[in-house]
Amino acid sequence: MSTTPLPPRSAEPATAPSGAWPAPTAPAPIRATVRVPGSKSETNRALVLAALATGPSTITNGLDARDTRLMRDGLRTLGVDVDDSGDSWRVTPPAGFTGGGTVDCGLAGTVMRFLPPLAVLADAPVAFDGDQQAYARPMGPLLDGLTALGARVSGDALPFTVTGGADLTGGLVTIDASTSSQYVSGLLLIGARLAEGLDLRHAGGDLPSRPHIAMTVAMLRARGVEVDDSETDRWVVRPGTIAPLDVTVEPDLSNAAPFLAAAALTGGSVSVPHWPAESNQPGIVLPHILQQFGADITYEDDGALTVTGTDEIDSIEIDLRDASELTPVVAAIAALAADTSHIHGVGHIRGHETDRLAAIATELEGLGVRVKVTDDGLVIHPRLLGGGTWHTYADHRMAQAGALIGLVVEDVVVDDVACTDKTMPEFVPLWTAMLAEAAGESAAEIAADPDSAPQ
Ligand SMILES: O=C(O)C1=C[C@@H](OP(=O)(O)O)[C@@H](O)[C@H](O)C1
Ligand SMILES: C=C(OP(=O)(O)O)C(=O)O
Repeated sequence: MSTTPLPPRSAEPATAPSGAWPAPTAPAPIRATVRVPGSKSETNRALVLAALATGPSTITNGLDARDTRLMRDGLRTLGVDVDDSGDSWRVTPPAGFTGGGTVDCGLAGTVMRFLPPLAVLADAPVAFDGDQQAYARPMGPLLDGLTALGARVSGDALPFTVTGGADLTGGLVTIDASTSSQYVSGLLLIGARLAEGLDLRHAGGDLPSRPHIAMTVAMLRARGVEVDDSETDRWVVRPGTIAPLDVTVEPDLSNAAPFLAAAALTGGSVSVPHWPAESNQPGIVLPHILQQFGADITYEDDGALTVTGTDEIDSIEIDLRDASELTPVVAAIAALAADTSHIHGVGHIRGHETDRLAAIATELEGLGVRVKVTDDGLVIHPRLLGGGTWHTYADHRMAQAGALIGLVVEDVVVDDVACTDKTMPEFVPLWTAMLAEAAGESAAEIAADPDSAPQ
């Protein structure tokens, strides 16, 4: 196996082609090693925590993508110095956050849920706006939480303005976080900076994406913050300082999903180097999920994970509440399985980048699959699939799902693959290089041949 390298960080960022993209079919079983860029979730937490710390921090292997660019720019609006000109980024916190500006959240959940809490600490009102599509994403419980802390908030969804104040003491805040774990993470990030700390409780339906909350807690603790999460749905953060910390971000395991799934679907073999032995990223369960679909899993001595496809794609019954961002890719594999699959626990992804349950059902049905949307998930009945346009709804993971189906179904056209820029601008170059390896060409040959490049 050869290695598909990432473009060097100092080069112009990779960009996906704009417009309709005919998803390439696999010329042979995929065999490749794919290095995936840094985790979105870890990068944006590392940036926010560095901004809240008592001194400068360095972030290595930070993800350079739209969501993290918006976070860096949002922090700059609040007066944080972010030097991202080199391979590692240097973040220097200001003496106090400066208000008066507008933060563009794009479509990034981590920006729209993590930066309003920081705005509470600013010296003047901060406005928040984003993509029009982001106006539909739920914000109410987070903004209620900020109001409970004593902030003034105009509006209950984007766009809105947050006005903090010197008299924010913190203490008990109860919210219903059943529509997003990010409200909890956002409030916890500032807990130590409140005079009385924070006693945050969740009261409502089941909480999604708990590993992402565990990630927040672990990253706070690594910076010396005391967090007690021993009681279910309650987090107590003691007041104190947040220490600066130099960190190296893990590879984004959720963005590894379509590449590993490519091995499972084509009977090939894909390795991802530096697969962590343990992680708070929900993608750590991918090997287990792909195994349920029938793939073989090997943890290599050098730290890589290898997924090898077998003769069969089995149907699965799975609760993805803890790893809901994997749903589009899991649904794409399920559409190609031998029998009916059931996905549960993901009702809240109606509020992700788009209504993902509706988007997945509509697009799979457009290719011939029968799909039932349930209260909390999907029932997927595979059929013989045909080609057609795969709409992404500006959702990077919908684009990944379309590319995956296009590997084994002729004439699938992804309407806007450029939306992969949200968390992985390298998606198309890496995908193309992976296919080039399968065809026995080197990635360099593919890049040098304009006829082979994606349209
Ligand atoms: O905190 C985070 O980094 C994230 C939390 C999850 O959000 P939800 O709890 O809204 O699903 C996840 O789906 C999203 O991709 C990233
Ligand atoms: C739900 C996702 O993103 P966001 O951080 O915008 O919520 C995702 O990346 O799948």
